Amino acid sequence: MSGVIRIVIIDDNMSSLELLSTALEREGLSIHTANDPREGLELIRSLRPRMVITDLVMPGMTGLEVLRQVMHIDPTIDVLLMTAHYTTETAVEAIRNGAADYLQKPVKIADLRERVRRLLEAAEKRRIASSGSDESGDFHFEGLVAKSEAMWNLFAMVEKVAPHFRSLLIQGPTGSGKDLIARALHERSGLKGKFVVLNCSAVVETLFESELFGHVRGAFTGADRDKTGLFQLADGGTLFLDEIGDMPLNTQAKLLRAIQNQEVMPVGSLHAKRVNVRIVAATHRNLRQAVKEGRFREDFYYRLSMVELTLPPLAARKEDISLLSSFFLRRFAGDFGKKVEGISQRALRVLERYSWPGNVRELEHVVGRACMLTDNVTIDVKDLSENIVGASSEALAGAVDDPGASVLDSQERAVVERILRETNWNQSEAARKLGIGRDALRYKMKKYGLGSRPALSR
Ligand SMILES: Nc1ncnc2c1ncn2[C@@H]1O[C@H](COP(=O)(O)OP(=O)(O)OP(=O)(O)O)[C@@H](O)[C@H]1O
Repeated sequence: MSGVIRIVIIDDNMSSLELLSTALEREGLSIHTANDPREGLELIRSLRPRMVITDLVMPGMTGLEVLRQVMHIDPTIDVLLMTAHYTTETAVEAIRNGAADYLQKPVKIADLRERVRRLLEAAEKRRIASSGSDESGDFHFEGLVAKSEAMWNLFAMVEKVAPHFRSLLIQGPTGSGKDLIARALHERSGLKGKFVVLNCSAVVETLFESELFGHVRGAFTGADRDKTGLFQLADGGTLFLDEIGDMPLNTQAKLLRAIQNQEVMPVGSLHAKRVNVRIVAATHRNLRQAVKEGRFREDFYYRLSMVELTLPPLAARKEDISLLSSFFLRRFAGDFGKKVEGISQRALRVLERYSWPGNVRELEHVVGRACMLTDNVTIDVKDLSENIVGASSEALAGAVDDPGASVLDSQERAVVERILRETNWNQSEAARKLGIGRDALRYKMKKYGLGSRPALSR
């Protein structure tokens, strides 16, 4: 990390201030303290620290007000709140309002050090990603690789919410990495229990309840022994419900009750069992639309979407393509025992022009196939399938027709327009799906002349 990193700690309790600043003292960090929130804000304005750690309940101003003001001064500053009155709901709410973390008092020093270390590391990666520089670095996060600012913003959110949330929804197009993000949330949560997966699109409607909650022997024809449900298997851990949009409405109602009460009733049993399970749900569908059409329960949707993470389509983060291609190439070269070391610039340009409807999974397959077929050390255009090369040159031809636009611009315009259409021109939702801020979206809309929703043609 470059330069000295400044941290401001605000707490009206002097001994707590001393304890925290001593705990965090290390080379490369410069710790500043204030026992009054107003004084703390002055320090923040003049020092522009990387991180602020503040107590929640203080005379004169609450930690939430400090957070609000810091977000106004500089939203890139990480703010950690500390409170003796911790609940997961207030933690999630604070994080949604911009907090980087919400720590329970008395703060465990080892945990604090670890959280601070991780947040500083994530901030550094975001800085490199947003500068768009070629600075080499470690672009891995729990099995995912990415260089784009949108993905590093997402990883930062995973880092922040992982220790706190109870239920969470991941949205994103097929093959964009939802499964990996769900696993990352579990890994970063520090939970000791298992990560258990249920793919809702693969379950027969009548067996849903028995899969989730288990059953007792004799509960129905064919139930010849007791069966433990996935909910119980995930006790103390995470239950990942993939393709949640495919879950039948009556199962949704039962699941919602189980989540709220943290207890399950196996099919055929009269005895409820206590469980402590976090839910991560994922979908590539527009659940809000499904709610409007009566295909998804509204109360269940609101419960799940208390925290919502959205994976941007690969075509909206072209800067990840070269990194992902090298990552997959190394893996496949190892698997196939072949000496393939890189991808030519020409082939990379082809990959960057393509629209990737199947997202990262499709890129993974394309690189795998090329690696299997090539006889050279470097993958070139001839090793890519014809449909990729063809579609990519059509995109190029389209861009050449419009000499004002570069190839990447025309691709980006298409993606932004598609997402705006999918979200019914709701800018907040479109910005979230694209993984960019609303100002950045407005800038792109202006740049590409996507001023407003086109009039409906008759
Ligand atoms: N950022 C990434 N870095 C490395 N590999 C990735 C990344 N994103 C996705 N992948 C790989 O791409 C493939 C698809 O990812 P994943 O299964 O997580 O997508 P998904 O969004 O859950 O897909 P679906 O909607 O079909 O369930 C996997 O093989 C995964 O390992």
